[in-house]
Amino acid sequence: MIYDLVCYAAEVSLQLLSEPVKVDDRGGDVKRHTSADSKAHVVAGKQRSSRQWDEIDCAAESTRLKDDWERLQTSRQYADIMTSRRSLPVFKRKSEILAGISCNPVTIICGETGCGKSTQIPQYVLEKEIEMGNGGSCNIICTQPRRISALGLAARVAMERNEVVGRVVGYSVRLDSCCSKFTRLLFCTTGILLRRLLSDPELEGVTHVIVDEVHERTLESDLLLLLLREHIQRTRGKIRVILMSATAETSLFSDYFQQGLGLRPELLRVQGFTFPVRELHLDDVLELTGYKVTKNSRFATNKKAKSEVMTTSASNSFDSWESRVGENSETNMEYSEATMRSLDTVDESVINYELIELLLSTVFSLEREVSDIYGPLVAVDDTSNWKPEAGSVLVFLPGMMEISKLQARLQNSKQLSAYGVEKKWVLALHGSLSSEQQKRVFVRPPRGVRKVVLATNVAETSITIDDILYVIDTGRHKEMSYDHSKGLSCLQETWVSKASCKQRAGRAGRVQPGCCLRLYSKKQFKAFDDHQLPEIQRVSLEGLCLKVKSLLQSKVQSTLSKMPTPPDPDAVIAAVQSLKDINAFDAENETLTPLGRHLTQMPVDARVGKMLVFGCMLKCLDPVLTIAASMSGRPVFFSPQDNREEARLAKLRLSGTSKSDHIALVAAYNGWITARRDGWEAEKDYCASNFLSREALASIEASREDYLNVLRELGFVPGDISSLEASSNSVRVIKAVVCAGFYPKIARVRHPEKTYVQTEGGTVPKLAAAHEVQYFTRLDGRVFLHPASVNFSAGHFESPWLVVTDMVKTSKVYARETSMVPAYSLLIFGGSISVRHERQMIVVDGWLEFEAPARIAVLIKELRKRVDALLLEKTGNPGLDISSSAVVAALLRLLETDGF
Ligand SMILES: Nc1ncnc2c1ncn2[C@@H]1O[C@H](COP(=O)(O)OP(=O)(O)OP(=O)(O)O)[C@@H](O)[C@H]1O
Repeated sequence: MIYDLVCYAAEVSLQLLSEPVKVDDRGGDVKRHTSADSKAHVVAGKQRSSRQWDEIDCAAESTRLKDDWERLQTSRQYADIMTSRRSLPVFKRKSEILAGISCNPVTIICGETGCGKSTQIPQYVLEKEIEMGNGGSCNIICTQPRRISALGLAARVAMERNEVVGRVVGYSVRLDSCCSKFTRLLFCTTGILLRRLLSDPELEGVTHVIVDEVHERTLESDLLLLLLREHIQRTRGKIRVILMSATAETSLFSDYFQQGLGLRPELLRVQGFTFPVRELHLDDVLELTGYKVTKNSRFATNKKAKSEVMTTSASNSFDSWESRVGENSETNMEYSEATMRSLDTVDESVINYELIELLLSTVFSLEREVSDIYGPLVAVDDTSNWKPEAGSVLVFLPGMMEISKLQARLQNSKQLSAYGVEKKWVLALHGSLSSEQQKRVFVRPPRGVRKVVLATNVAETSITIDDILYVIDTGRHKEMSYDHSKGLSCLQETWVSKASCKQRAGRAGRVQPGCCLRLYSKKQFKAFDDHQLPEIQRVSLEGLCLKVKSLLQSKVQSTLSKMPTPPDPDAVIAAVQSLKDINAFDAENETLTPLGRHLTQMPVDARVGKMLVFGCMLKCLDPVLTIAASMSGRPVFFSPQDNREEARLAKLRLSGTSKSDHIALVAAYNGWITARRDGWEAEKDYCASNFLSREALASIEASREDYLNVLRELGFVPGDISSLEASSNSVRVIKAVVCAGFYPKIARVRHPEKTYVQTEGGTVPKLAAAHEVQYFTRLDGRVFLHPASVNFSAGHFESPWLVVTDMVKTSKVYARETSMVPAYSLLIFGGSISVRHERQMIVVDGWLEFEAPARIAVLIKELRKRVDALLLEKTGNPGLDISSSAVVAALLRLLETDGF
């Protein structure tokens, strides 16, 4: 059979070779991240390049800055600001801090939330330089892990200095900067400084680098530490480095610099300060709102039944609630029976939008009930004379999709209107918004308008939105993590750490007392990790290598070995090889390929990212999004002990004749979307009869949205997604795309020797039993199909190749998610091809063997060259419209008619 197929390939390839490849070149309209833009922002980060340096007269500038500063300090409008600056804990340590910085190349300042680290320490350094007459020549860079912090801090510090942003104080973030040749203190993202270090390793003109939130241990901040340590070694401490951390765990940083430089950094600790923030948990929230979760609710851990959400008006009364709930109650004794039952039943990990809506309504109405602007939830400090005009709310949600969903719900909320909230601003805050859009959250609403900010964890640290009175914390976030059992890294929604909870609550107590309403119980909170793991220990090594390469372009192994917590060198070698295998690194010189460059921008495993790119190219994006999204979530199919066989048959039914777990999943998801249109009952019945987890399907829906947004941002997806759906119903093409992403994760099927049975009609081959079929992979040798795979019970495979996307090792190696793939998937998307003339055989990567004459190998090689060139072209210019490409047309035809 393969011979016939290859002959067909010959025909197609010959056709291709005779017709030059036509690629429609209309799609040059990639709107975002143009190279001109990126260049602009890198230059912005380098606001004091030598050329610009010449443009100012340093001595005259120093004098001017000193005069301005002296004038400001005696001005009336500065008096209030000075009083509030002096009230911050860090002020008491000002002289010690400045002395430490001037005497040591590296200073570590460990200060708790709200002590004034981010706004004050950079200013102290600036003011001291100005007072010493060095204002014109100083150049302070303060890095922030997130854009919004850099924007907010620049605005606040400029305001405290009674200046506009962009003169002495500026910022520079991705695609946006506001600074000038007069800028002496620049707030920028860590990524911006890393990029500057690439083009200007000496950091010409820079006098101080302040690395804020260093405890977050992002890969970028760890890399920055490495480069700064090397800079200090090389220049013998030409610049002063100040590390600022919100946790007391500083020995790692201290040791790291001591090992590299032979001197111990100066360490200073500062107490924190926030106004009192009352912390309530789900226990209290249920009691306060009267919200009940019954066994049949969609928010119950028991997924079988229907939603029934009830509220009781009586429980909305503050008196009835307050009398039962102790402020810091540790036991459940004070809660009503209904609340206790709900706590027993609720699945706390599911985002409950109706509870959030009800909670907001309740909070706002409680304020009115007691006619106190703080409302009863906020611990009023009698000595405080600060009165907010209107308390705004900050809601922490895991991602963009959850934000959009809640935003739509609140904007059209009849409940909020019924509770008297007619006018409201419901603002989104996440990393994909432009700086302009992000900045809107700082604006105070007019009187009578309530502001609700819906944010991801970008709002967790370093920012002060000064009218926030309430924080509602879902306790969920999305983070890249490595799933050891699947060998994949993925963006996963998980619980945050206790440290994050503290930071989130702290956003309410910055300028006034506040209240944090947590949508997780006290019991759940106790189970949280203390801190999030450093990024270097959370993501796969492949992801790490890609990122290091994209940031520094240096040899990955040598860079990683010098990091604060270096990974195992052998594992790094394997990761680099694997990136070469999937064509993300160039095989010869380990540089990033265009595909690799895109993969660094995707919050997914490299293989999943590659699969998504091919999904766009081969026009089956919708199902591929579903498959990709499922890889980061909990299992969709469940198999209860009592109904195991029924569940197996249901999954088999969904897979049709595809012999593919991936196709079964796509069918399950599409069926769920359809069933949902007929209401909750239909949705519930569909999930129950197919043994599907509704939560897992909902999380796929959310992740699909995230991935689609990323692909849009990278330019792979045009405004109208329908142009990428022509092959979305082609099972073979979808499976080929999975193979393109996951090659070389392939298992070879070995059927048993053919035997024959005598029937009335003559002798016929006997069908093999499933247990007689064997499977082999290149790395693990013999592997076994997991009973959860639809292929577990298959006795015969038309194509003897399975792509495996989930492999688990227990006593044996089990392939859990598999798809039988067309031979052409391997010939086109597999590794290097060689020809065994004597045996008329094509061999891929030295082990996948296909019977075919040598000339076919030549043609396949040619076709692959075209595909590779097209991939290169497409990844180099994702907006390129390849819909009329002859290569894609030939490829699709070949894959669709693979002969089974
Ligand atoms: N935009 C602002 N409006 C009003 N007050 C502000 C603003 N920014 C900062 N402050 C005040 O300054 C205090 C210190 O803020 P700063 O950002 O310097 O703290 P921090 O020590 O860096 O804390 P964190 O690590 O939590 O960000 C805040 O708690 C708040 O009282």
